[in-house]
Amino acid sequence: MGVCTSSTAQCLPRQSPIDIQTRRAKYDSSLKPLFIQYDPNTSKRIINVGHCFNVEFDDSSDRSVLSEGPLTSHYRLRQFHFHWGTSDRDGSEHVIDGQTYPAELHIVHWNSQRYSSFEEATKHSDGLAVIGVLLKIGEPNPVLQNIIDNLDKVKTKNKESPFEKFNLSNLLPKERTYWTYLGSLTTSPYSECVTWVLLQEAITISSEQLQHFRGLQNEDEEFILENHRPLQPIEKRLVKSSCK
Ligand SMILES: NS(=O)(=O)c1ccc(NCc2ccco2)cc1
Ligand SMILES: [Zn+2]
Repeated sequence: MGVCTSSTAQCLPRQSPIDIQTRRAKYDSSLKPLFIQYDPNTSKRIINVGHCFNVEFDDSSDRSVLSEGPLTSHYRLRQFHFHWGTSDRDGSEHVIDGQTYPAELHIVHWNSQRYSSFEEATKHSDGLAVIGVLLKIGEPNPVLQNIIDNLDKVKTKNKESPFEKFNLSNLLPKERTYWTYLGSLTTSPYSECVTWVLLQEAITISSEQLQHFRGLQNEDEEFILENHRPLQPIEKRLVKSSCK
């Protein structure tokens, strides 16, 4: 075994978000349909975490899980949150063929088959699976309204409020075809532990509904007007598609 030299294969960064260039995505017939099972009884609370709000779930057992698709383990639902922008012109983190969307939903799961906790899972390359759903401006979304009606209870950082019996499945689009690639957390600590699963169908939100997200305040009691990370280099990564 020779010594490592600069020409020795280095591992390239795998940061998120990226621009999904759909014509370069490769259909992979080995990709399975997603298996998504969310028990409404696992939803617990909504909390303002300073740069966004999280809806958190009881992840003490495998009652709400994501498996199949590109995954080789089952992943336990932990929380979901959104990213948005100062105006409806941008706000999503992932971009599709250069097109930005006004917001993006992230549903965060951790590999409970291999690791003992969310924090431990974030230290491993196959630790997390995050479903990304793009939001487009359209008809008011009654399922999102249920969340928005609770934002006034979590106006400032660290405020939390019970949020029970929420059926997260109702927030997902009908079509579950997806793009998938290996990436990272899009906020600190930017750990390279995420298998991203981006649904190809967007859900709607009205402009008025989206404005409520911008009414949340951070630790300095300033409005959280935007919280989306800039695009990161794709390097040598391939994006796979579950459909032709
Ligand atoms: N935007 S996201 O879906 O990539 C995402 C999801 C989860 C965290 N969690 C941050 C964290 C806390 C402890 C270790 O790590 C950060 C970012
Ligand atoms: Zn996110």
